[in-house]
Amino acid sequence: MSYDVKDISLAPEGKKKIDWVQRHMPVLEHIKAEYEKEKPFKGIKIASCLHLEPKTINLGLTLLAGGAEVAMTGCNPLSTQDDATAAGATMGLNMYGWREETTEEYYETIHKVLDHEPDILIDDGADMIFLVHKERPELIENIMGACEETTTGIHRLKAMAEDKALKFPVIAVNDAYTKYLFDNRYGTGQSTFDSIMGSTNVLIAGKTVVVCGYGWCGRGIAMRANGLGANVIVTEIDPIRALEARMDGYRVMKVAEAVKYADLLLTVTGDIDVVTKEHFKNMKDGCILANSGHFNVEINKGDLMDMAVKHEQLKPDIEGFVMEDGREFYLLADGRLVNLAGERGQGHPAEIMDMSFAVQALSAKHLLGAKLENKVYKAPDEIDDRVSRLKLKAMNIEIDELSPRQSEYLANWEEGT
Ligand SMILES: NC(=O)c1ccc[n+]([C@@H]2O[C@H](COP(=O)([O-])OP(=O)(O)OC[C@H]3O[C@@H](n4cnc5c(N)ncnc54)[C@H](O)[C@@H]3O)[C@@H](O)[C@H]2O)c1
Ligand SMILES: N[C@@H](CCSC[C@H]1O[C@@H](n2cnc3c(=O)[nH]cnc32)[C@H](O)[C@@H]1O)C(=O)O
Repeated sequence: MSYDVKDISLAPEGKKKIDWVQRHMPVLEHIKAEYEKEKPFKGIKIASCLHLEPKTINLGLTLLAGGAEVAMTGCNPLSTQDDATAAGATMGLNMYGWREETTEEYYETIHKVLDHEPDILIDDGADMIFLVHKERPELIENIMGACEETTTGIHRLKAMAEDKALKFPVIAVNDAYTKYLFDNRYGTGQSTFDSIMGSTNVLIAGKTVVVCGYGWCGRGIAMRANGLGANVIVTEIDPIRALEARMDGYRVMKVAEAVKYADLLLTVTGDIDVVTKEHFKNMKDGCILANSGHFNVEINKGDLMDMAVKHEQLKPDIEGFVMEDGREFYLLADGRLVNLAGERGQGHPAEIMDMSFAVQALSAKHLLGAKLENKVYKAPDEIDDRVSRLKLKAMNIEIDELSPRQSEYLANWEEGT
């Protein structure tokens, strides 16, 4: 086994965290037990580039139980939990990465997992897939395909496929219902506030929370902000989503107007320059800024730096920017996704990643036999069906089945009033 982690002596602490999340990941545990018997990945090498924390290590252990050689690295320089990687390295996983990597180190560790010459890639944000295409094209011939975890990664890969630049098939794990309806919505909703409240220790009730982007993540964040007693304002560029936000009960306006009221402003668009100089000019004094979208480009930190007469590191992940007129804004976690890169960011709850990673484990197996073109495919419906049924079973929830009469009725176009 090969590893390059911060401190291998942290393994016992990491092992306890892994044991804990395993108790809350029944679907993945079920698949792990099945893979243990079937060994579908015997002789297969899998490289992953995912947030390295206990739940992700549990995905690695599931693939390992299935007979794979597994090499793992992180998909964000700030989200790795060093005790979890140490534990993973002692449990049979090739492990590379540590918290607070430089950009150079981040790409070096991706190269290290690629040195294992993988057959299957599991990526989050598509950095590893791009690196293979740009710098390690000799590996492409051996690669059966990849699974991509997140919305922005899929947008980028679809653009690549359209340009005929994608050289192996990709399964869009994010687009499975059992992923985005739960992970992006309830996962991001909870973990974003978990991290912000943990590091700032401020009250949410009574505050005005501005949510930029009313996609699946934005909906989850707005819902939780509302539940915590905040006044929620949504900003959008899509008229349908803006209408939905309005009818869900929130105020909707341009971001240039919303910043005047924001006590806490959260971006979840996957876009660039959502909040920039023109917005900081009118922003409410004391506004806390955080991002839960893909990259640290949604809130333009460069503009904040340019405008600030004073920049102070107030806490490990809270930076203060004092404007000429005395107003001060606070940026969390360097504008990187706060639910994972924040000082207190633990990522999504285990019960949520249980489903996302079950889809990953089943999609990786799907790549084994499937004859696919170099395109982006939605995860097969059977995977969604299986994961949702296993989850309901684990939650002791039973649902009804269609009777033959009902099936016939629903399929019949002739029967009317
Ligand atoms: N933090 C996490 O753990 C986590 C989890 C899942 C997804 N993500 C990431 O979060 C981002 C959002 O994911 P999603 O699944 O909600 O995507 P989505 O496509 O469902 O939603 C994004 C929304 O942002 C809107 N938007 C785009 N540009 C905008 C702008 N300039 N101003 C206002 N609104 C704008 C779009 O119209 C869309 O409604 C992606 O980058 C995704 O990769 C993060
Ligand atoms: N490389 C990008 C990745 C985007 S992260 C967004 C993805 O993180 C995933 N995620 C959220 N919480 C966790 C977690 O606790 N463990 C592993 N992955 C997580 C989630 O499925 C989502 O699609 C970046 O760092 O900006």
